[in-house]
Amino acid sequence: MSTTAPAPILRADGMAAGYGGADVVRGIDLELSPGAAPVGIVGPSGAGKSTIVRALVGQVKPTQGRVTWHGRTVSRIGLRDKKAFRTQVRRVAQEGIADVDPRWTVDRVLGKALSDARKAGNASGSTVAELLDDVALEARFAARQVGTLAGGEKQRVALAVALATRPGALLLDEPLTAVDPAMRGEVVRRLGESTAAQGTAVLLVTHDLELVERLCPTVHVLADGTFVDSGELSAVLGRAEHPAVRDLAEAAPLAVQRFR
Ligand SMILES: Nc1ncnc2c1ncn2[C@@H]1O[C@H](COP(=O)(O)OP(=O)(O)OP(=O)(O)O)[C@@H](O)[C@H]1O
Repeated sequence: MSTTAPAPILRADGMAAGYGGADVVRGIDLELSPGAAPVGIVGPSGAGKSTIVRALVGQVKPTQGRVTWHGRTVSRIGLRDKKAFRTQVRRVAQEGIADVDPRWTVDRVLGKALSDARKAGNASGSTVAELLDDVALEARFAARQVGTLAGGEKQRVALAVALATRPGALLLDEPLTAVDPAMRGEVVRRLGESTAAQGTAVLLVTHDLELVERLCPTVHVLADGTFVDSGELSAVLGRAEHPAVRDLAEAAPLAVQRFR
């Protein structure tokens, strides 16, 4: 009996990318496939983690190699298909929902996300209440105006907006920095459940090793623009082959003690 792995939704092959003609990352190979386990990227500040995410969503054009969405080169996706790409490949960044009118209620924001998804033929079939539950926000938050939310609550609403479209790929760039550590674990647990149920491929960029340990069976360590080690977090930290991995381990001694 042979099993065929599902084709990747989003893929980087030998990708180099940067700004103003200078590459920040190079030789990046990455695959996000439906139903596959979440993948993490960790590494020092300025290593290029967000640049990889920007290249994956087409904000930064690769200078070498390719980024493809269902086999199509992302930088060449025409206007007609841009909308589908944006609903199916969702990036959630640290800023949360910075572009939303602060007077809108959470109910209105999530209701609009659900109706936009329905129009795009990509509805998650969820309700506002279910989306709130997916990010561990109580039902009473539906009535709150976005401008009155705390930073961590805004970040969770941003995640819920992304989940509304049942994305094929969810790219999380430090999505929970403002959520307190105790709650962060619960949000990640629920997020892991709902993305696994929907078959959504998840990429998590973070400095938080505990978050990676909870969500991602595979992690890439990025240093000086390339992946210097990849694998299970405990194995990567255990062998600490590269100086950047040793720095990571030193910066998070308590977490690392738990992993060893
Ligand atoms: N728009 C830009 N123009 C020029 N250089 C940029 C731009 N955005 C980022 N850079 C530079 O690219 C490098 C990588 O930045 P990037 O944000 O990808 O790093 P990162 O690993 O995500 O860092 P952090 O963990 O601090 O968020 C940095 O040296 C940064 O200064």
